Amino acid sequence: MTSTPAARPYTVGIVYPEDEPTSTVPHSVEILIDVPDWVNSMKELDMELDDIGSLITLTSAADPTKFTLPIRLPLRIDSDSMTAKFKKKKKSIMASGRALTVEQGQPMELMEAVTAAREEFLGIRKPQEIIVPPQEEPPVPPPVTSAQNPDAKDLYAKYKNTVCGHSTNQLQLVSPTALIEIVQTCLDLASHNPKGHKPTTNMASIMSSFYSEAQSELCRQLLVQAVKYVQQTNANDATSAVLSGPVKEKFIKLAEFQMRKIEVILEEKLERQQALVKQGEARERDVNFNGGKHSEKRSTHAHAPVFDKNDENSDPTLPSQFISDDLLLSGKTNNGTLSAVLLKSFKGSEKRRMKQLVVSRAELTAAKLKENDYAILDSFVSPAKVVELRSEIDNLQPHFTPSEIWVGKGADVGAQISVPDVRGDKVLWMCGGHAKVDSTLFDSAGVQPKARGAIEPCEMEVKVKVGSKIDKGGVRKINASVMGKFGALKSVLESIDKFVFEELSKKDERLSRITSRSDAMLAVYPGSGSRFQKHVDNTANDGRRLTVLLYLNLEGWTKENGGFLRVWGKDSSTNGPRDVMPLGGRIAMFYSDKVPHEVTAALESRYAMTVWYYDGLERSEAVASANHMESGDEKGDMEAQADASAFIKQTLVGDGGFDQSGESASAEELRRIGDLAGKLSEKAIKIVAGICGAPSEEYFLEAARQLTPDTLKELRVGLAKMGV
Ligand SMILES: O=C(O)CCC(=O)C(=O)O
Ligand SMILES: [Fe+2]
Repeated sequence: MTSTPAARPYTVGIVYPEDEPTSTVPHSVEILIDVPDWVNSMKELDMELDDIGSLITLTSAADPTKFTLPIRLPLRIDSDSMTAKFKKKKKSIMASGRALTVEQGQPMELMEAVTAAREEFLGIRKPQEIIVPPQEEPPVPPPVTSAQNPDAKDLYAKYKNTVCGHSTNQLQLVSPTALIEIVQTCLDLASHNPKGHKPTTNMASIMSSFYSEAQSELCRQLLVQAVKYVQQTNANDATSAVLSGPVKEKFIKLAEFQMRKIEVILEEKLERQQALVKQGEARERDVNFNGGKHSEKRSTHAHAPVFDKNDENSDPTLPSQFISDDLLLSGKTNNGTLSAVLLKSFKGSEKRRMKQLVVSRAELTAAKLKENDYAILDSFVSPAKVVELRSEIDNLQPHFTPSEIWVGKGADVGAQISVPDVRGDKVLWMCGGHAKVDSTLFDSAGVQPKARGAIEPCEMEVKVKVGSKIDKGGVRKINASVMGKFGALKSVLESIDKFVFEELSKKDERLSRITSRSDAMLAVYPGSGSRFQKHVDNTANDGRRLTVLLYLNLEGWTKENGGFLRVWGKDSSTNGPRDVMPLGGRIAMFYSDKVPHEVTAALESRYAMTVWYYDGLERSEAVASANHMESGDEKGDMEAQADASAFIKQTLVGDGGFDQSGESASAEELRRIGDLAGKLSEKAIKIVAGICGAPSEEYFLEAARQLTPDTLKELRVGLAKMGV
């Protein structure tokens, strides 16, 4: 056998999808091998290919938690030497699917190359977060005129190219200061009417959608000026041609909406400040369950709510007061369910009729939301669609995992653990199907599906488990047809997105800055009394503004099955909370940052899909602050939280094989707990001590070292009271 050459021409590199220049998610790795340069015999090539095959198997299949991604291996082989055997071998070794793409890189040894690509991949696979630099607001500049500001034209031209013509949602990503400049310049140019610079429809919507919290007064003034300017324009004058008739009306409507929006935002800011003061006081008073930005740091699937343990209404035995018929809206139409109508394209007069129908249902929904902070919309999808959705979810069943909540004293002292008594559902996140590209930036702890618009489980491990096969070459391959296409989920999500983005967000000021949505959370409460205690979804300004739930229970759900959504809307101060049955096809929606709700004990398996819609500004700020926290010292905090969670899980709530009652804890067991506590970092000790209610870190450590069966029992009883 001839010896193989020292340096083999392997080329490995990474390329990001071309159509998404901002994406940091690569989609495949290619390893290119210039075969004819160094392969001297068929046998040698065979051996080489086998080596590569085993390497890929090793890295991809043997340890799925490390590197589960299949690698594409296009072998660059001269067509002359491409014998049938080569072709067969090549076919058997090629695995398609998501991994990393390649560009020409420096030649390196295959092992090194794969390792480097793998490391890069693992690094990149961390939850994606966009970096929005903290925006410093300069002092309010006095309005300028084009005479004073000779750069106004340039500025307009610059922004015209970057901003105009895009959806106004993108404006959320432009700094408020820049937006103010745009509006000022546009107004200025418009009022001077220089040739070729007129406020177009796009400019009209820009003017009416911009906002800067720090400069809200200036925004309001500019809007007033803009409305005045538009009102003065005359249909006969050339400048106003673009602003005549319906465009003019639309602009005025939008601007007025925006002015109202600014008022709402200012009111909310005030409310938030007051709530923060209250929260601070409450934190002083007692140990509490708390939501925080911590889940944000680990995964953008933020879902750690605040619990109010002292609230009497959280009593699961509270008698049901069902939602009255006048609060229920219907999604049924002569042309099928609202979901179907939203997705179908109609023609001519029918198109207008259907549009009107959708608009009027959206108006009713928005009115209920405004009135009570929640709205219930029945038959959004048909019973047949529910059956279809359930069958798509069926083969994912084994991969649902117990949900976790944030437990602790406050946003800084606590840990994320599963506490079935507080929250008993199991969840599975589905990525993809986003109508808006920025959703993929804002969300997804996992990797978005390769095909645009497709839906897949977010976790690579789940994808591998439900959708992969080992092919003849020993390569694990994710196969969409094995995994299922999730077509019903995709279409239903699309219709909900349409309803929220295109209709509701235009009819309710509190939803007007909705720019993206979370991935979809599938949840099952497995019966036997599982529930989710009273909570508010977004208490940490994580950006979630609207919670939309679609219930996926088959026909025949009865009151006896329990599992009601109990909502405390605005009307609850007089009527108490309302109970909503989780009927298949029904949608329940409420403001994520306002409405306390719970799931009462479910005695049968209870299914739902939840999506959260983000307020663009609040979400950008949350993501920016999560990124900020990720760095330096804060990274240590995350590790400490993970260690603290692990310690509590292992020793106190029973994942570590310890006797849970504490009654019969052996000396050996007590010593092990003491040892484990002793190994915790200072930060982790602080967290655990906080959760256990120890007066100080030293006290906790000392107590842990001198644990007796009685003190251990006491500790566990204490934690049990907190629901742990
Ligand atoms: O399933 C429901 O009705 C509500 C679930 C819930 O509150 C949540 O997941 O935050
Ligand atoms: Fe919730």
